[in-house]
Amino acid sequence: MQFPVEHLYAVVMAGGAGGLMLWPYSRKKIPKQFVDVFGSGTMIESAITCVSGLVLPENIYVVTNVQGEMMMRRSLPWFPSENILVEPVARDTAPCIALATAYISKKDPEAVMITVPSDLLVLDKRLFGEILNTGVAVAQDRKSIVTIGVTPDHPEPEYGYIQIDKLQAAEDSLQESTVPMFTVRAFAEKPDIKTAQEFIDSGDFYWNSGVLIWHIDAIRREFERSMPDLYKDLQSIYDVIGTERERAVIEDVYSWLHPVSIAYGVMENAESVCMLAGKFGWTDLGCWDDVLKIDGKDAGASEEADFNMVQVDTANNFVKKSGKKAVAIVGLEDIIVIDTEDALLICRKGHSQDVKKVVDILRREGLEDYL
Ligand SMILES: Nc1nc2c(ncn2[C@@H]2O[C@H](COP(=O)(O)OP(=O)(O)O[C@H]3O[C@H](CO)[C@@H](O)[C@H](O)[C@@H]3O)[C@@H](O)[C@H]2O)c(=O)[nH]1
Repeated sequence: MQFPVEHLYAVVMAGGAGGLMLWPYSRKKIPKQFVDVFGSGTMIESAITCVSGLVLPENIYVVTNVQGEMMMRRSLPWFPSENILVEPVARDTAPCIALATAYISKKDPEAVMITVPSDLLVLDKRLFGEILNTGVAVAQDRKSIVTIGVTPDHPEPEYGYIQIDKLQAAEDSLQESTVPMFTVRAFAEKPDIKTAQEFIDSGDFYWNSGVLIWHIDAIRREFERSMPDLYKDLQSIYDVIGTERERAVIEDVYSWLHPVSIAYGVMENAESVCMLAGKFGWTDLGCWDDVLKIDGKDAGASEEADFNMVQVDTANNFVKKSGKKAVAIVGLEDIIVIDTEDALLICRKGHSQDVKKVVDILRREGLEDYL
């Protein structure tokens, strides 16, 4: 039976300060989710698009901060302002999901909620939609938490890992769906690189895409069990939604909350978690090397001029530039060049994760204008 669409909700988590590895595009004033890397829209727009085929526009929420709210209103004026939930300060993803849970459970006690990160980029939207639909059915029928796993292709210490229970895979697979489903045995958030390699070698770990699907009862149950203090705060907010005390209570609660991610706070202890898998072309665009995997228009192998960019005796370079400045590259290979009006990044391919060190140095040296 098709899940009734009026009870389906999506929450885009868009209040994180991460993403500085996409410097100089991402800045303190332009967090990653508001960066337009491909010239076809911001990441948050792409995350909203990933769910908008399934979820009614009035049921899509964005949780962000004051700066994010302003950027949403400016860059996505069509997005309903009452669906932007504003956090006074960032306290990581557990409080973000708790806040959304308070609002959505007040509006609809039968809701099933899909939470997605704002830096979600999916290449095969049709397959992703099929996986979400399956996840919604599972979350509704079994009242369990559904995660979406991605087959890892390298040991990535910046991701969470999901260990599946191979023995249960066959009996748990949904008969009516072609999407493979597994029972989750364990979660491991951001292991070191050696452990990540061991996970991959074992063959029963997937990357956590950061997408979660859960029935509102399941989220509340898990918060109450694993984060009882946050559950009480969620309840305090729930009680005042729609009253004149709403903003004051949220400010108050956030003043004492500690930052905790949903992975550490809930998922590592959660009961009854399933994982759906599929090759839907997932990336979180963590660094420029991720971008070039998708937008990898390698520039000129020998000599060429493209508008105001000239390459001589080059191969395999990735160049992104804005503005009118002419850029010339001579005799270089495997280089990433990111040119903006006030900052220029030149980096060897495969090293772009170290851009975070650049950002740290700029911060340490007080070069705030470039952050
Ligand atoms: N509203 C709000 N959103 C937040 C906050 N903190 C983070 N977010 C948003 O939540 C999403 C994920 O947060 P990150 O902090 O970027 O997490 P991560 O390090 O990328 O790790 C997560 O994603 C990986 C895949 O990209 C996962 O592999 C990993 O397990 C985890 O879920 C992003 O869209 C970010 O903007 C917050 O305090 N408030």
